[in-house]
Amino acid sequence: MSPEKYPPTPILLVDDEAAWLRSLSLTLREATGIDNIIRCSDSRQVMAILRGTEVSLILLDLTMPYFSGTELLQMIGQEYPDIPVIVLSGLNQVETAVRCMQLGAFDYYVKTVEKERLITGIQRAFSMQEMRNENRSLKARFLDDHLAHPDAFAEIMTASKKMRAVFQYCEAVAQSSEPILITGESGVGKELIARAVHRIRCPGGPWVAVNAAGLDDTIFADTLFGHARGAFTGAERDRRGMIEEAAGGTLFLDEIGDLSHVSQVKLLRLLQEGEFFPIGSDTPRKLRAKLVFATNHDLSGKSGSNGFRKDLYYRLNAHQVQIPPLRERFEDLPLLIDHFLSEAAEALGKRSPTPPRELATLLSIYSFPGNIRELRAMIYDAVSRHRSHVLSLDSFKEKIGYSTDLPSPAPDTEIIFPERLPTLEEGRHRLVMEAVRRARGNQTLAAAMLGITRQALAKRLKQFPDATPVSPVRAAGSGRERVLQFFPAH
Ligand SMILES: Nc1ncnc2c1ncn2[C@@H]1O[C@H](COP(=O)(O)OP(=O)(O)OP(=O)(O)O)[C@@H](O)[C@H]1O
Repeated sequence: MSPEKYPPTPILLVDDEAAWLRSLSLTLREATGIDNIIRCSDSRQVMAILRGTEVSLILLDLTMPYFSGTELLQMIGQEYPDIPVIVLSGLNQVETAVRCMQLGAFDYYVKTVEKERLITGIQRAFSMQEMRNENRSLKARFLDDHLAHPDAFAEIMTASKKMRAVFQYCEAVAQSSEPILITGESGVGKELIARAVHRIRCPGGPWVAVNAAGLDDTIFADTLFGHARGAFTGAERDRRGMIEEAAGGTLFLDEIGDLSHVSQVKLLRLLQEGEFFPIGSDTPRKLRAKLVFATNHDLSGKSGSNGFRKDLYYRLNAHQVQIPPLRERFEDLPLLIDHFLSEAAEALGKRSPTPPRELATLLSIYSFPGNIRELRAMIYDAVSRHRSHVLSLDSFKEKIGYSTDLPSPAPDTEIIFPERLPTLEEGRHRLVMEAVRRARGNQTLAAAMLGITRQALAKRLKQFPDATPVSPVRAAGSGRERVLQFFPAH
């Protein structure tokens, strides 16, 4: 596959001196890898070019025959106000610079400026442009609640509004040249989201995934950057690193929070310079892959002497996609249960069993520290054990530590009472309502939690037709530890 051009939308250089245009193109190519350039030495052509081609940035000379730079700046500002224009002038005059900025120029440089400053200005214009596009795209998506690439998310089962917002954000940032950082607890589906971003951004390109956990510095560098023949004992031939393997596609770097300091520095350099050296080679290679990172650590919290470098964190964090844990989107349970039941039945060569009606409700009292991966494993286990037509709840109850033999809180469970103790009747009322709330209205399950029959629960509920708000219950740590609070009703 031919390497993609950078930036994907060309930049337009306008100057009446063809020699200057050539030398500027060369500088840009060498210093930044920008090779998607349109050169224009006739100021009369500029508006026609803009009508026919989308451009990401214009570098504009001021003194030209036919139309001057300031005239063009006004015309561009009127017709294409979103395209940033950087003025490059031979004149070092404050008034001219001020006039250009008033006319909407993004920046102003004299032609003798050091190339580093010009390049920083260009990069700022790109970032600004990306932010604008992202903003616009997010607004449009949130307003019409529409997904432009629903197929990209096909393998992710969800009915959750929070996940829908995650999908929309992914669509908005997928085309950005900045890296994407996906965060969330272990097993929430970070890799699935990374693949979806890849399908949106470079569907035909390679997908290369590297798990950074446990890689020492040398193996990390060798894996990512590759090596030249003779770089170390045993390096008998050149070997391309994963960054090159992913050119034109996506490099997914998982467990990024586990990187050592030395590896973090190498990664930072790659992000800052957009190029790297294979071990033992002094020829730089361009980074031509989209970078997507994932971690289940809070990298901002890890920043500091023993944790994650702040500068790297800010580079990675340009677009952060935070995936909510399963316990914050239990509305996904029915879909996920069905999905994994069919998947498990197929993998194990069995008929897909019917899930009991109470399964989703039962599971929604558990906090799922291992998230969807844990749910998947539970269902695989239950399917492998099951014999009859309807799946038994027993293996699930065992896994989540739910037992009808122990309906009351464990002896070490702390119960916080208000200053005025609830009466026995009030306390009973609260417990009943809390069980119904946790069981999401499923009376069989609520009755089992309370250690009474369904009929007894129904009778009690009839006594409390005007249900008062249920007492808040904090789940602490795993699904089993709980702190019950009896607050006054009002
Ligand atoms: N919404 C979903 N629909 C279907 N399967 C899912 C969903 N979310 C996660 N899974 C499945 O759950 C498992 C864990 O997902 P994944 O590996 O993407 O999680 P992760 O967040 O990257 O985990 P880790 O942090 O441990 O690397 C995989 O088998 C994945 O296919």
